Amino acid sequence: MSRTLPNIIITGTPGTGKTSHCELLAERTGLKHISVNDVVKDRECHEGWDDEYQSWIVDEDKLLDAIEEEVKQGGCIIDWHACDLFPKSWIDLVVVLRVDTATLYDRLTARKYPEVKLQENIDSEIMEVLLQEAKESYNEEIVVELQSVNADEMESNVERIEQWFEQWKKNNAP
Ligand SMILES: Nc1ncnc2c1ncn2[C@@H]1O[C@H](COP(=O)(O)OP(=O)(O)OP(=O)(O)O)[C@@H](O)[C@H]1O
Repeated sequence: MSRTLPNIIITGTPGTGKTSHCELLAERTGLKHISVNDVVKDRECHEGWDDEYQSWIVDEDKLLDAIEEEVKQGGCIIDWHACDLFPKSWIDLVVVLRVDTATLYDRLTARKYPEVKLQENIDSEIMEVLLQEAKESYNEEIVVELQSVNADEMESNVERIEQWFEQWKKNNAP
């Protein structure tokens, strides 16, 4: 693989802090934040709108086609609540953000999530669905689970990823 910059996935149940982490990390490293939500919407990688869930029904093939060229060049942070669709060869680090149930409940309630979506996401966090998906889809040594309950944790998570990024660049210098 000839990337000179790595690709990172930041994943986790909705509300765990993916976007907040990605924005801070992008600002500090210059890596490009790819918000899959925005790609799905702006480049119409979907099969319509799901009223019950209040979200787009994602067309994964279209989504992969839309980001492939950019991601293959390296230097991207992918922000999405799923990770198993991205080819293993694209990805160098998978960060799975985690929060406790009470915190997640408060964050999703503040966003006025529909009841069915709220409950499903809380169940998903309790069952560690995203963590399992990440471990099953990538080599376990590139999967990192990080807590994201407060600002201090976010700060130390971002610092840790920055350190990993610097080391990756040294290890992969031409
Ligand atoms: N570590 C943290 N400490 C305090 N607040 C946080 C933290 N992470 C996220 N939040 C807050 O939680 C809310 C959800 O965060 P964010 O939008 O980053 O989550 P997300 O995982 O990207 O959600 P979605 O998948 O729905 O886009 C925001 O109000 C954000 O400010």
